[in-house]
Amino acid sequence: MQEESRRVESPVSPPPCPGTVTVRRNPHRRARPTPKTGLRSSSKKPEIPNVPSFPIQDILAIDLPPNPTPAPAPAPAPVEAPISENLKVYVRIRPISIELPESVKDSSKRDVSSRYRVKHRVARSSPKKRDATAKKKSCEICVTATSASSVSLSPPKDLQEAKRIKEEVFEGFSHVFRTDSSQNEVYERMVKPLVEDFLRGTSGMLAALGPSGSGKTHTVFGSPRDPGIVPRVLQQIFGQTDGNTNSSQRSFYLSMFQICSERGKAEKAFDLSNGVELSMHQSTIKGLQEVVVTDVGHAESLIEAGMLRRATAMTNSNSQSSRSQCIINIRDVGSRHNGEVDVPMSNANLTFVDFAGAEREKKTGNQPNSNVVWSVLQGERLLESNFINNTSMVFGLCLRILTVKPGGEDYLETSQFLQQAAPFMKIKCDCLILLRVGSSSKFSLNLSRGTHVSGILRFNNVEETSGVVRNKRQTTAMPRTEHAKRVKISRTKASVTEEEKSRSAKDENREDRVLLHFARAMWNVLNEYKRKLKVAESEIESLRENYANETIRTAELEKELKNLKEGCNCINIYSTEAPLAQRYANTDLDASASPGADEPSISESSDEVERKVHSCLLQTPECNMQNERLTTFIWNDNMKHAGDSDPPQAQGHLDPNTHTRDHLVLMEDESVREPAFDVSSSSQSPDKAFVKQDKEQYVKTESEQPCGNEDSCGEDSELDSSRNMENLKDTGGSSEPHVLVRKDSCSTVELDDLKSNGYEVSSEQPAEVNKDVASTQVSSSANEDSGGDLEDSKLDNSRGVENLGATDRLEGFADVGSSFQPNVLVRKDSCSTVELDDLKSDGEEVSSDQPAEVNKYVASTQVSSSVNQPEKLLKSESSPKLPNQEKPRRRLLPASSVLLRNMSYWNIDDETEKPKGNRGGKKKEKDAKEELRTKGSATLLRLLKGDLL
Ligand SMILES: Nc1ncnc2c1ncn2[C@@H]1O[C@H](COP(=O)(O)OP(=O)(O)OP(=O)(O)O)[C@@H](O)[C@H]1O
Repeated sequence: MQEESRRVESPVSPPPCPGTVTVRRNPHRRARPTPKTGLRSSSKKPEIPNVPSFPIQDILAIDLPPNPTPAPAPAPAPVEAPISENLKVYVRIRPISIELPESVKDSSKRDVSSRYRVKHRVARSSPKKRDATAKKKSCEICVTATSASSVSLSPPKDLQEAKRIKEEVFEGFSHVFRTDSSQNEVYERMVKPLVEDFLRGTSGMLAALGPSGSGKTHTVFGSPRDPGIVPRVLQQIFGQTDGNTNSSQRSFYLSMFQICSERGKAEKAFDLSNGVELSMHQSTIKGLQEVVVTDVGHAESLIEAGMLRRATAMTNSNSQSSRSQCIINIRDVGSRHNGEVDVPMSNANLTFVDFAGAEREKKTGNQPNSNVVWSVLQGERLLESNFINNTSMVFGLCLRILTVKPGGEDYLETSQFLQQAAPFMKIKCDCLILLRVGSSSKFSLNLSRGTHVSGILRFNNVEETSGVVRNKRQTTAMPRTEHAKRVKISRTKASVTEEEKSRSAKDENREDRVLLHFARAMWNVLNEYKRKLKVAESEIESLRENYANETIRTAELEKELKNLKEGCNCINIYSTEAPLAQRYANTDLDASASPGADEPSISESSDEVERKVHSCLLQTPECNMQNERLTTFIWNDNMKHAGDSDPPQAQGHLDPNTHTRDHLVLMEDESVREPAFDVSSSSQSPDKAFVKQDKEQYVKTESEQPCGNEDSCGEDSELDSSRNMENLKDTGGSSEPHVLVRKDSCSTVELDDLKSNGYEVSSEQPAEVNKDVASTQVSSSANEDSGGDLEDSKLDNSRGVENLGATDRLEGFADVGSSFQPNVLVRKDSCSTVELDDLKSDGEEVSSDQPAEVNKYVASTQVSSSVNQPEKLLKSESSPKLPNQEKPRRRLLPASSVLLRNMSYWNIDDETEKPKGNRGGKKKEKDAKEELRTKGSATLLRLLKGDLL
C-alpha cells in the first residue's frame, strides 16, 4: 500500500524498474491500453496511430548488472489505445482498511461501525475462517497500482513460495484509481465526460464489475454522506439545467430495474420504481416504467426508493451483498426551449449498471453446512452466486469480444464461449451487444457504435443483451450439492445440444425447402391437370350437345324420310315387294268400296296429291320408269277399252276382263275427281288403229329406250319394262294395276289440277273418258316417231304429261279415222287451254255433244297445259264452266309457236335435257323437235317442282 501510495503521489516521476519481473508460463491476458483521446475529443474522430505493444521482450532482453545501480528508468512509452476509443476501463482499488474520510468520520462513525459490525458478525459465524481472513486481510496486499494505467497483482508470499507464483503487471487501463481516491475524483475523471456527452446527445453506459465486496455499489451509489456516481450525475444533469433555466428546460425519464435469480430457478426482472415484476423474453424486458424527473430531488428519491427494493443479502464477503443486476437508465426525450422554438432532443440514454459481484464459495461461505437454517440460506446464496457468476462471465465475454480483432483466434474463442453462455445472443463480426432493456414504452437501450461508455467500462458496438438470462433450466434442475459441477457438464451438453440443434435446424430448413419446392411443383402439376380436365369436360359437353342435336336431326330426317316415303306411297306402296296385282286389286276394290280409305291418290286432298306427285317427279329414273310402265298399262287399257281384238303380245297371258275391270274401277274412282268437262261421255272407243299402232310402238319403245335423263337407267328401264311385260304375262292382268297406279299418280295431278281449276268432276262419266284421257297421253308417247326416237319417248314417258310440241303426233292422229280430225286439229293447234279457248273463240264449240274422243283429247291437252301453266293463268284462261264465253278472237297459232311463246313468257331455259340419240337421216329434224320438246319437258318439270315446292 505504501508503495502504491508513493507511486500515486509521484505520478510525474518515471516508475521505477521492477525489481523482479516474473513471466508466467501461461500469462494472464493483458488489459488493453487506454486510448489517449478523451471523450471530449471523440467527436473529432482522430486518427488512431499504430501503437506498438509493450516492449516486454526488449525489457527482458536487457542484461542487468549484478549490482544494479539505481538509475532512472526510462519513462515508459505512452501506451496508446489500440482499440476503440469509446470503451474505457478504469480500475479502482478498494482499501483494505476502510479509512473514513475526515469529513464523515464524526457524522457517520456510528453507521460505519455498525456496518462493519455486521460484516464482522457474519464473519464470526465461522470463527476459524474469520480469524484466518482477518489475519490475511490485515497483512497482505495483492493489488497495487504501478502507474496511472497499470496495476500489479502479487499473490500472497506463501503462495508465491509454494506455488512459485510470481507477481504480474497489468497495464493499459484508462486510469487506475488508488485506494485513497475519493468519490469525487472518480466522478470527475471517469463519469463527468460521459455525462457531458450525454447532455450533448450521446448515449453512454457505465457498468461496475468486480468481485463481491470490492466496492461497486459504493462507487455507483455511494452513501448519503458520500454519494457515488449516480447522485452526482443527477446533480450534474439537473444542476446544469437549473443553471440554464432562463434559456432551457429539460426533462428526463428515469427508470431502474433489477434482474435476479429466484432461488436459482429462474431469472426475473423487477421494476425498482414500483416493485412490479417485468416480463422477460430472452433479451427483451417489457413493462418497465419510466418516470419523468425534472429535478434532482425527485430523481434522488426515486433512486433511493429503488435501492431499497433491490435484492441484497449478507455473505461472508459483504454484509449487504447485491444479489441482482441493477440497471438505471436516464433518457433524454425532452425538448429544449431555445427562444420561441422547441428544439427536439436526441433521445440519448445514460445507463448505469451495478452488477452483482462474482463470488467464490469458499470466500462467501455459501456452501451449506450442518446448520439447517444457515444451510438453506447458504444454499440460496450459492444458487445466486451461480447466477451472478454466469452473468459476470457473459458480460466479461462481451467486453472481451469487443476488444479483440474480428475474425481472430480470440474473437472466435470468445464468441464460442459467449454463444454457449448465452445462446440467444447475436454476435456480429464487427460488433457486439451488451445490453438492451425494453419496456412498455418501447424503451430500449441499444448501445451501438458511437455510444460512449464511460466510467468503469466503455463499450463499443453494443447491440444486445445481458448475459444474465442463461441456463435457467440447468440451474433449477441441479441438485445443490453438485450444482457447480453439473452446471459445467450441462454447459458442455448444452453446447453440444446447441450444435446439434443448429445442424438439425439447418437440415430441417433444407427439408422444408425441398418439401416446399416439391409441394409447389405438385401444385403446378395439379393445376395443369385440373385445367386439362376442365377443357376435356367442356369438349365432352359440347360433344354431347352435338350428339343430342344430331340425334334430333336424325330423328327429324327420319321423320322427313318417312313422310317422303309416305308421300311416295303412290309408288312404293305398290312396289314389287308384294303381289302387286293382288294388292292393287285389293286397293282398287277398297278404294271403290270406300273412296279415300286406302287409296291416297284418289281420296286425299289435292295438296297431298300434289305433294306426292312432286315426290314422284323428284324420283329418279325409277319413278320415270314407273311412268313408263304406266304408259304400258294405259296402252293395255286403251287396247282393252278400244275393243281391240288384237291383244298385245301378252294378251294370251292376260286376263282382259279382270284387268279391264280393275282399271275401270280405278278410273271410275279417278273420274270422281275429273273435272266435269262439258263433253259427251260417250263410250265411243278411241281409234283402234291409233291405239294399236301406239301399242306396237310403245312396246318397242318400252323395250328399247333408256330411262329418263340418265343413260344408266336405260337398262333398268328395259329390265323393268321387260319385267313388267313378264309380269303381265305371268300374272296376267293382276300386274297391270301396278303400272296403272303410277300413272294414276300423275294423272291424278291432272285431275287435281283440273279440279282445282274449277272443273267439276262427275262420277257419272264413263270410264272411257278417263281412259281416253290417259290414253291420250299414252298416245303422245306412243305416237312418237316410230323411227325409234327413244329419247323423245323417254322424256314424254318420264314426265308423264309432256306431250306439247309433239308434232309427230300428227302422224299418229293422221292415222286415226275421220272422227278424230277435230282432235287432230285441237291437238295440233292448241295442246293447251289457250288453244282450246281459241278454238272456242273461233266458233268451234266444244260442247258435250262432241264426240267423247274429242273431249278426251281436249281434256288431256288442257290437263297438260294446265299443269304447265301457273295457276292464275290456268284459272284465267281455262274456264270450262263457261265454254261459251266470248273471248277475243285470236289467231290460231301452231303449237310450237304457242309453246315458244309460253317458254319466252316463263323465261326458262332448258339446261339439261339434251337428246342423246341421233339416229338415221332425220338428225336435223329430230334435233329441232327434240329441242322444242326438251324445252317443254324441262319447263314442265321445273314448273311442277316450283309449284309443289
Ligand atoms: N473505496 C471505498 N472506500 C470506503 N469504503 C469502501 C470503498 N469500497 C468499498 N467500501 C465499503 O466496502 C463495503 C463493501 O462494499 P460494496 O457493497 O460496495 O461492495 P460490492 O462490490 O458492491 O459487493 P457486492 O458485489 O457483494 O454487492 C461497503 O461497506 C463499502 O462501504
